[in-house]
Formats: sequence, structure tokens, C-alpha cells
Amino acid sequence: TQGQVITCKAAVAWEPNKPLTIEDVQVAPPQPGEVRVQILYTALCHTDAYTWGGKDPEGLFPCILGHEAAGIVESVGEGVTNVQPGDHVIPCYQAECGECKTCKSGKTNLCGKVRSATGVGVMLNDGKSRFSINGKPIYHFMGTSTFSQYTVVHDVSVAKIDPKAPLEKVCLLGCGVSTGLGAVWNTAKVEPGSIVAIFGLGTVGLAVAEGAKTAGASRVIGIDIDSKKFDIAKNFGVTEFINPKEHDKPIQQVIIDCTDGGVDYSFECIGNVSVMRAALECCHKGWGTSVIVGVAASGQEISTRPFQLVSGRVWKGTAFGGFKSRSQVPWLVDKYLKKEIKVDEYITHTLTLSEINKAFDLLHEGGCLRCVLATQE
Ligand SMILES: NC(=O)C1=CN([C@@H]2O[C@H](COP(=O)(O)OP(=O)(O)OC[C@H]3O[C@@H](n4cnc5c(N)ncnc54)[C@H](O)[C@@H]3O)[C@@H](O)[C@H]2O)C=CC1
Ligand SMILES: N[C@@H](CCC(=O)N[C@@H](CSC=O)C(=O)NCC(=O)O)C(=O)O
Ligand SMILES: [Zn+2]
Ligand SMILES: [Zn+2]
Repeated sequence: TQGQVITCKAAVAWEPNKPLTIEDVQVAPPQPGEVRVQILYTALCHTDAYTWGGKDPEGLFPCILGHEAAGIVESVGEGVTNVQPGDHVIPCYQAECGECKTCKSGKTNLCGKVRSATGVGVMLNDGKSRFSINGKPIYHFMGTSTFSQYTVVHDVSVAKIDPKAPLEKVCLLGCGVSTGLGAVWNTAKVEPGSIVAIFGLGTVGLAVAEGAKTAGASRVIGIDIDSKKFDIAKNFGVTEFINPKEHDKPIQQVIIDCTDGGVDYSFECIGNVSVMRAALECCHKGWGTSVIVGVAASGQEISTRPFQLVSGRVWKGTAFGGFKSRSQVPWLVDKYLKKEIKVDEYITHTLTLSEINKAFDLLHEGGCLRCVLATQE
């Protein structure tokens, strides 16, 4: 297949909210600096649903969604040295080139090398898509497009991992689990003894809980409007639960009252701007830090009284938990292999690529954390 166009199955999102259809898609060979990957397993993240739902200002249609996956390198373009055919890899929507201004800053995991292209659904080399159906281009998504049996990614957007790792599990390290852990370890830098509040107990929020537990937090307060989440959350380190629907007072006041003035760290893992405000305002004055992890819909804005910040609270955000993708995803995979972090526990459902619409339905049901799709049926 090297150097040839591959025709394979992919789930195409033609329009927002319209069911995806499985199509025969032509995947062009990788150009210089590109890697063609056979995707074996891909999970769905809430961000896929957000873009499919028309809430993403960068959402372009028709496109191939998907960004939490694992596979094997099929071929590489000219000049690619970091991976070779046969390598086991995790595509990384947050690139790491190591050479651009932001990579070299040492202050962030955001990489600027390919972001301008991935934000408009194309590849950097020629500004075009590698996907087409009978000559009609189909946009890439987040530089990964993993709802396909084959995809093409930039070489700076692929992490080589230990071939011993089960790809049907570690695909989750391509987004949700890594993001939650990193939000605690890299962005907030939670210290032992801290009181932590987590708003939203989906995969991302539960990974925050696991990160907080390993960081030595003394109390981990989980807040969710779905009380069914509470039982499972105990297994990830949540020690106390609050359902805002069961309280008359604003949730920030409920939390302040039960924590002697507020929490040390809070994490918003929903994408709701009102909850983002509550998450900031439940922090302790003088030092409490709130991290925005959730992705809010196009047009939404956050607000609070400036006094909240003047009086010492800190408002931050995180992308991919602050992890440098190509360097640190292999490290996370190794931690999983050493049983130092959970991954299997987040997988509540397994389906095939052709059942992807059912998987999107499941994502909106309380009982689903992550649904992993096998792509090679
Ligand atoms: N910043 C980043 O790098 C990343 C951000 N995300 C974003 O993180 C968010 C969470 O993702 P998932 O865990 O996959 O989503 P999810 O949908 O599985 O979890 C969200 C949870 O929030 C709860 N919830 C909804 N409204 C609520 C409210 N008003 N108050 C309290 N709880 C509420 C739901 O019951 C659910 O348990 C999404 O917005 C996603 O787009 C995901 C991955 C990476
Ligand atoms: N396209 C959206 C922004 C979506 C967003 O914030 N994405 C996160 C990752 S969410 C993963 O599930 C992210 O890493 N953001 C940083 C980035 O460089 O994209 C919009 O335009 O609002
Ligand atoms: Zn994601
Ligand atoms: Zn870079």
C-alpha cells in the first residue's frame, strides 16, 4: 500500500447533528512530514460530540471526526524520522515539534507548528485534505480524524508507544484520561493535603479525581447533576459528593460552607460557563485556583466579579492537561503498563466503527464513560 491511495471505511460527518455514515473513503499517501496510520481502535470523547453538534467555531463539514485512538504506522512521507512502518502509535491532537516558539518557551504544551492547518481541516504541506470520496475532499479534524480505518497525521502529531501496550485500552490516553491527570499534575500542581472540587464526573472529571488522589489530596469533592455517577466515582478517588439539584443555595456557597472558606483547587470538566463561574467562586480566597478543562460552545463567555481575582483566586485553563504529547504520551503508556494509572476502568462500552451512531447516543447516557470502537471489522 505504500505510495498508493488506500480506499477504506470511515465514518463521515456530513452536517452538524446528522447521523454519520460509513463511506468508502480514499486516503492519499503521506506527503513530506506526514504519517499514514492504520487506526485499530478509537474512542469517542465529548469534544467529538460538541463539534458534531455544531457548537465548535472551528467545526467544518463534511469531515472525519475522532481524536482518541491508537494504531500502527502504515507508511511515512519524505523526511519523517520519528516513526516508521510497523510502529505502534497514538495520534496526538496537540502536536509537539520541539522547535517552534511555544515548544521552546518551556511554559506550555501548545505547539504552533501545524495548528493553523489543523484548525481548518487540512494538512500543512499543501493546505489540502488527504481524504476524499470520489474526488470530493473531506476535511480532517483536530489533525487526527480517527473515525477511519486509515488516517494521515503530521509527524509532529504522533507518539510512538511500547508495542506491548494493548491498543484497545491505551487509545484512551490520546485525550480524556491524560487530560484529567495532567490538569492536576501539570496545570494545577495539586499538593498533598489539598481540598479539591471536581465539577462533572465524566471520564475527564474522574481522571482529575485519580490525579488528585495520587497527588495526596485530603478531600476530593465530586459535583454532578447525575447522582448515578457517585458510586463509580468512589473507585477513582472521590471522597464526597454533592448534587447541586439537591440544594437551594448556589453550589459555590454549599462548597464554601463545607470547606471552611473554600477549596484549594477546583476543576470544571463539563463545558458550562455558569459552572465555570461557580468553580472559580468556590475557591478559597487568597490562593484557591480553578482550572477550566471543559470546552464551551461557540459564543459562550465566562464572567465573574473582578474582586474574585483581586482577592487572590486564580483562573486557569488546560489543553491536553499540559502534557507535551510526543514526549509524555509514551510515559503515560508506560505508567499504565506498570499499573500506576487506571485506563481499563473508564471503558464502559465496546462497539465497532459501523455502530458509531449508537456510540454517540451512548455518550449522552449517564452510564457511558468511554465507548471504544474497533475499526477493522
Ligand atoms: N481541555 C481539554 O484538553 C479537554 C477538554 N475536554 C472537555 O471536557 C469536558 C468533559 O468531557 P467528558 O468527561 O468526556 O464529558 P462527559 O459528558 O462524559 O462528562 C460530563 C459530566 O458533567 C456532568 N454535568 C453536566 N452538566 C452539569 C452541571 N450543570 N453540573 C454538574 N455536573 C454536570 C454530566 O452528568 C457528566 O457526568 C467536555 O467539555 C470536553 O469537551 C475533553 C478532553 C480534553
Ligand atoms: N475548536 C474549539 C476549541 C476546542 C478545544 O479547546 N480543544 C481542546 C482539546 S479538547 C479535546 O477533547 C484544546 O486542546 N484546545 C487547544 C487547541 O489548541 O485547540 C474552539 O475553537 O473553540
Ligand atoms: Zn477529547
Ligand atoms: Zn512546536
